[in-house]
Amino acid sequence: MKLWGRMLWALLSGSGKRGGTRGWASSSWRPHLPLAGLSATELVSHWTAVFEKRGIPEARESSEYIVAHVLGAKTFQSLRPVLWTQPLTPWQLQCIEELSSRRLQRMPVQYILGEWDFQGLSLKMAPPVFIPRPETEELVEWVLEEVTQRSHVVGAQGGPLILEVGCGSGAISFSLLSQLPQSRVIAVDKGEAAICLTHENAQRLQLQDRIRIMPLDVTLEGSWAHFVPWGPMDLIVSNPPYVFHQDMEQLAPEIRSYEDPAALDGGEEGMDVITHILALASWLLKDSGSIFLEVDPRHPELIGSWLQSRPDLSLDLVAVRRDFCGRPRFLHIQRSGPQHGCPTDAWPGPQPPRVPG
Ligand SMILES: C[S@@+](CC[C@H](N)C(=O)[O-])C[C@H]1O[C@@H](n2cnc3c(N)ncnc32)[C@H](O)[C@@H]1O
Repeated sequence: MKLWGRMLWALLSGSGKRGGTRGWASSSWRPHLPLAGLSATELVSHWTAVFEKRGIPEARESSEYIVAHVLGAKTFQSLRPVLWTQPLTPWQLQCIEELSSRRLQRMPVQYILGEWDFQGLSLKMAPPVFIPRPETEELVEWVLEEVTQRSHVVGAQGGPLILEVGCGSGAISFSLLSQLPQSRVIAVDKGEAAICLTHENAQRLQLQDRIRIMPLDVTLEGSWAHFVPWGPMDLIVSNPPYVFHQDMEQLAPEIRSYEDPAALDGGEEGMDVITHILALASWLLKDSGSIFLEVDPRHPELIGSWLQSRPDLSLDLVAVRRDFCGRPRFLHIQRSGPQHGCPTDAWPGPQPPRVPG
């Protein structure tokens, strides 16, 4: 899983890009070779060669995942060895061909398989909802470390009350819920498909009792009012849209053709949604509460300066972490000082500070 995930980061960084997307989206593949009688291993080799010839990134991993999926396993290596050499049935061959033709149209494997693992949880995946990336697992691990180390990050009911902004498939929220049994999560997203998928994944993982899923655009004026019934939050976590608008064109075809641009495009400096999250956080977080954000490597500096220009928010950038590629990608921001004139027992206080449009 890790390898494929790393590939996705490469895709997000633009490597593997070959021109525009039009040709892929409309192309279809019909094999001319008789495939009857081939084994799983031979099928993997066949489709790997086809993918390589057509310039599909991670050709072998793609074909292994597809063949394994049709044979009922998550990875090719986890297939029972007897299945590696046994001839496939015509139905299996047809399924593999159908799924492989989608890969030839540059559909990400996660959408082709319809599910993907994140932090050991199997989540349903469906376009155009953002596919969780492996670096986001590092963000989750950092949050878990902080909660475990700082015993004061505990809500009234014995576990932290967490807000996730931009939940997508719910990957971050469900990882936290499953590893922090006392926690409760409010998950918001402005995308209807994301909200539906988070609901489906909540049922799939049987975590629906500790999560409240709300459709919400946090950039809209008055969005803070939706949180009034909940009281101050212990933590806010988000993997927001943070791609600089001018970088959107350079994203790999897999991303550009299938994932919701609203999940990625953060505006001119990738900060459009981030600044609203920070303004909201200043109002929603309890004293010493934390925000954990995944960002672009240019953001630690930009966000640090932005926070200094907004002392009214009482937020400090307290730590920056690097991802597995060594890039500064995760931020821990903490609320200093009391909430905006609103002690906990009188919450909510005045309206949150505004972000200039
Ligand atoms: C990069 S994706 C992250 C999804 C998920 N948290 C993950 O890590 O896999 C960003 C998510 O933020 C949502 N989003 C974008 N703008 C938003 C806004 N203004 N308010 C709420 N959600 C927003 C998108 O719909 C998308 O699901």
